Amino acid sequence: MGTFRIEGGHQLHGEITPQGAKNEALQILCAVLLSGEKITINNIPDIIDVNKLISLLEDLGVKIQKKGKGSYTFKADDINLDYLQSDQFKQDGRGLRGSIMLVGPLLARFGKGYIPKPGGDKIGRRRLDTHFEGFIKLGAKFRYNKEEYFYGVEAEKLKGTYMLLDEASVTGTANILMAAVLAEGTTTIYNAACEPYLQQLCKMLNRMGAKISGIGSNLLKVEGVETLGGTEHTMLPDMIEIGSWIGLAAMTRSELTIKNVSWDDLGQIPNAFQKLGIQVKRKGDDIYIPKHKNGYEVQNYIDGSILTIADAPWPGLTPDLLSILLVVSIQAKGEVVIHQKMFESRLFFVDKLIDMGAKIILCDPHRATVIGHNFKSTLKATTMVSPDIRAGVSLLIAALSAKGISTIHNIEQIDRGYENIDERLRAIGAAITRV
Ligand SMILES: CC(=O)N[C@H]1[C@@H](OP(=O)(O)OP(=O)(O)OC[C@H]2O[C@@H](n3ccc(=O)[nH]c3=O)[C@H](O)[C@@H]2O)O[C@H](CO)[C@@H](O)[C@@H]1O
Ligand SMILES: C=C(OP(=O)(O)O)C(=O)O
Repeated sequence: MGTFRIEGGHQLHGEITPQGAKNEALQILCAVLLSGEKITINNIPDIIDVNKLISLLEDLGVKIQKKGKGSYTFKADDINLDYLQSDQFKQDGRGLRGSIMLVGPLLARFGKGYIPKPGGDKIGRRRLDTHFEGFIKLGAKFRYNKEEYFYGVEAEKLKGTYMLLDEASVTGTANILMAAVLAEGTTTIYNAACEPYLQQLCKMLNRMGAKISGIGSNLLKVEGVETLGGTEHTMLPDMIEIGSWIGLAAMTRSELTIKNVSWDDLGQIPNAFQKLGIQVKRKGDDIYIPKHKNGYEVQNYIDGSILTIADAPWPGLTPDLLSILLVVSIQAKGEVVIHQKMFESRLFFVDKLIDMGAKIILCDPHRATVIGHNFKSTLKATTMVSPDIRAGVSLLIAALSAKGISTIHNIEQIDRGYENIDERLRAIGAAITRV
């Protein structure tokens, strides 16, 4: 179990460039299985989850060549389907959430897709019904081995159909879409997730020869094609990292420029921080956060009622930033309710923040009320364990703003989504070491 040692209280300054997007990379990498031709992918983040998926692809027989930092070519022209039944796959496949998206492409191209119950953050129930209901609608037979938690779908030929997803699942939509592109006839997916990463996947698939329309909406139409070809694709910057750096700058009262953020793909993110009174300024395609010398003040609603920050499927606010928005609220002037609607176990980390001196009431597993300190009181350093990726970074931000030396254990949780975070934070003046 790795540990960070953090000396809080230093102001940060300078520029930070976001890595390629983790959750986009997980979709895009699975899509390489849809073609036997060469696919080049750029801006792949060097993080645990993505590297695990790349090694799963390699074990499946995909030929992979590294071209440079974050750039690889993939060629899936000789896939070893026996690997899917191996004990090694049953072990390695559960190492991350994104591996679930291997199923759709495998089913579409080879007629069978298997996966052990995937891993990822333990942040509440993470069911897979939407994925498998979609495959069944396309004509696949579904099996589930309860003892081994092993899922399987098989079909000789998938057939396009209309489907209304029971929820706008992100990985579910990507998975079903990747199956539908090679199905016979037209598939309509309503209540599809439509976030920028999915839009990126759609655009990549169209470049490979797929016929997807409705991109960016929750109604996708897919005309099936026989085969797909090669392409080149570049990942967007990671919007959750961008949000993390906005929170970090505000909480440590630092002046920071976040480079090349792809503003137009950030949706509600700048607005959510602005509602807390944080100045998020657009400079070309960068975000500039000035030093908040006089703090930041929560904006109430027009009727004067207390601000609620809640998640919702895109174009709503991503649930992955609520932990960070909660931490930043600790030093705001005013009160705010953080409502995590999607996941039921993502707010329990607030007990650590309370230990550090934050004024937070956990109302129930989904809602926390934060009463801001307005920098009149500084958090105290402590020892903590990172429970999930975003809570981990939120605790890291709290530690960087606190007085004294904190330690965070189980930092593998942070490393699975943030590339080389300690070195990048040291470059902007943070006192953080990996021990
Ligand atoms: C690898 C990856 O891409 N992971 C992301 C993906 O996970 P993932 O695709 O696994 O998450 P889903 O979108 O399937 O669902 C997330 C959770 O929200 C619930 N739900 C979902 C949709 C909805 O309309 N209403 C609702 O309540 C689901 O029951 C589930 O509990 O999307 C999540 C939601 O943005 C993000 O937190 C994860 O970081
Ligand atoms: C929940 C997350 O990731 P995963 O779906 O991979 O667990 C996340 O990125 O915040």
